[in-house]
Amino acid sequence: MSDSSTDRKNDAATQASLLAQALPYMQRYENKTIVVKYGGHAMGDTALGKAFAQDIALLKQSGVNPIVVHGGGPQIGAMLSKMGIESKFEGGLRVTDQKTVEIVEMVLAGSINKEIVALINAEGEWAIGLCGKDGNMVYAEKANKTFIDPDSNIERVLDLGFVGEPVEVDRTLLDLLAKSEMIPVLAPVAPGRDGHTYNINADTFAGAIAGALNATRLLFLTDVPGVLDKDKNLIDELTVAEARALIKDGTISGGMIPKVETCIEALDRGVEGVVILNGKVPHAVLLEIFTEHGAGTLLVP
Ligand SMILES: Nc1ncnc2c1ncn2[C@@H]1O[C@H](COP(=O)(O)OP(=O)(O)O)[C@@H](O)[C@H]1O
Ligand SMILES: CC(=O)N[C@@H](CCC(=O)OP(=O)(O)O)C(=O)O
Repeated sequence: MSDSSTDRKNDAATQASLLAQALPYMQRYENKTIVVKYGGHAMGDTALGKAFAQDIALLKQSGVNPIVVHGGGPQIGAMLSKMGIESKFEGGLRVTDQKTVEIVEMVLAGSINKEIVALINAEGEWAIGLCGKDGNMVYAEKANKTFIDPDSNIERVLDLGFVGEPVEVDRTLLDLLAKSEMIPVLAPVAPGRDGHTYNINADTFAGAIAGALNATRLLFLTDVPGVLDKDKNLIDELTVAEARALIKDGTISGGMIPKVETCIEALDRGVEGVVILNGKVPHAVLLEIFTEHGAGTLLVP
């Protein structure tokens, strides 16, 4: 037998073994809800986008109920800068005035949402793009974040404008979709009972959806391998107490703060597995859900 024919046989054996390995995971997650948060930093590469859409399609075909919640922070930033508006963040959240919230809604619920829907549909599925406004799915209230003023050591309230926190999640529409062929793709924009539109951090939105649906897994796809320590090494497993300490000492900063805070809340609400992983690895979702080769940082109580 030639070397190349032996190689092909070995490759096929490896692939068959991987497929066989997936079976118990497929059985474990049948009819279970898996919320996948697709971060703006993980988007943008055509091949990676296609691999992501294939993973979501395969989950649905395997009897899982996947729900995609997407971000788009860098894409909002690019649009704001085109319009001459500077992006400002406090504690990982975008300070959002009236003009900004209009652009946020346009970019998130408009272009990005439909791009992801189109990618999944190109894989032969039935994705449907929605935001918190659809079907009374999510209502928000103005976020009420506080910080310790380093000068006076007094706790102060941060006014982030039209940044919202999800306070009501109605699962009626998502339950209907779970029983159908449809895959929901959700943009983190929601109305308030006060009639305003609110910009919600996509991690926070994903956590609220996962909590309301009693999701089995919540995955955060970002642009780093997971939570990194001070020396930039990956932390495989992080307890809630350790995570809080890393936020306090500044090791976890910026956009990683709402991610980790959402993980902590999701664990509190009973979501079983909460993982932050690198969305720049092709098929990161399939590897995490259907194989032993899960990577990233697992948050544990
Ligand atoms: N300790 C940390 N470990 C990993 N990433 C961190 C840490 N602290 C801050 N970050 C930053 O958080 C970013 C991920 O959050 P974010 O920019 O909001 O991404 P996404 O768009 O995927 O939600 C990383 O790219 C990194 O710059
Ligand atoms: C309040 C707030 O910060 N909202 C975010 C919403 C998008 C988001 O969260 O996108 P990523 O997941 O790509 O970071 C923003 O305006 O950037």
